[in-house]
Amino acid sequence: MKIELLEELREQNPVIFNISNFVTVQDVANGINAIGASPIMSEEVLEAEEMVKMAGAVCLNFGAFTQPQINQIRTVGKLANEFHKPLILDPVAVGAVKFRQETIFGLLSDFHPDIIRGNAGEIAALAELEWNAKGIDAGDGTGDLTEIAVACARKWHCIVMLSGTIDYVTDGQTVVRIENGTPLFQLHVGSGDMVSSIVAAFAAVSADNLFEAAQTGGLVFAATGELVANHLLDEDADHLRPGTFAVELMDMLHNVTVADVEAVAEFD
Ligand SMILES: Nc1ncnc2c1ncn2[C@@H]1O[C@H](COP(=O)(O)OP(=O)(O)OP(=O)(O)O)[C@@H](O)[C@H]1O
Ligand SMILES: Cc1ncsc1CCO
Ligand SMILES: [Mg+2]
Repeated sequence: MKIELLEELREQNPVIFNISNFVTVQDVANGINAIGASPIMSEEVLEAEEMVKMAGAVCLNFGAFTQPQINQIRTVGKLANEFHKPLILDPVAVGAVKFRQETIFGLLSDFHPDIIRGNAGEIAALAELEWNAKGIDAGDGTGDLTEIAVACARKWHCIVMLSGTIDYVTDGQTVVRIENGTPLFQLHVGSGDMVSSIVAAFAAVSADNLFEAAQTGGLVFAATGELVANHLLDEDADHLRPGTFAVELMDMLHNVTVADVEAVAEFD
């Protein structure tokens, strides 16, 4: 794990091109900005090539796409591959909605993601393993999460980050488990979208080692949330404050240091 990538990211300030969703677009843009990269969003296929060329990495989020947008998403994915820009995929609710499943499986034959980041329900669906996904949430199942993450990575020949209480990051061979985080993340819709785009920001400054980028991005985000939660629970242990958490998460993404992350990091 190379936590110093955080300093590299802030020094380079890479442009991260996102196809985002209308629910969480502002959190995603501000999260990327706060940590030290530079977000740009677009829904227009005619500017796709310019966007991809200027970007250090591309993040495709499937939170709320429409039929006309599929062509743009396909074009962006293919361009990212063509120009060798790290491509991160967030397959929101792919396990819960048939239309998404059909669309995303179709798109995966047109371009190749370098990193897929999703919750258990989403990663199990892409691995074609049994799981009861629930809307945008992970849902429940009895499968082994390590095996599900590894199966997905092997099926799509990419790095997978299966997020949740523990994040499982794998290249299909090695599995790194990140134990940081806080249940408060689940009270803020868009935590998943944010971590996917922040992993993209780390990928932009670690293009030669995307496995490391996914691990570090996952750890920095989870540890930052944990630091905020510790501070909020110190103030008032009896009340969870998701609104305050979201605001302070943004502040902490901007101010967190390598040493802060190292002090709480728990992974193996
Ligand atoms: N119970 C938990 N304890 C600790 N950390 C958690 C917990 N649940 C989620 N996280 C963290 O929250 C972040 C988002 O992961 P999550 O699995 O909730 O994504 P998601 O389901 O796609 O979210 P969203 O609904 O926002 O799209 C990750 O950094 C993950 O480590
Ligand atoms: C709530 C919701 N619906 C579609 S996308 C989204 C945000 C989580 O990705
Ligand atoms: Mg999600």
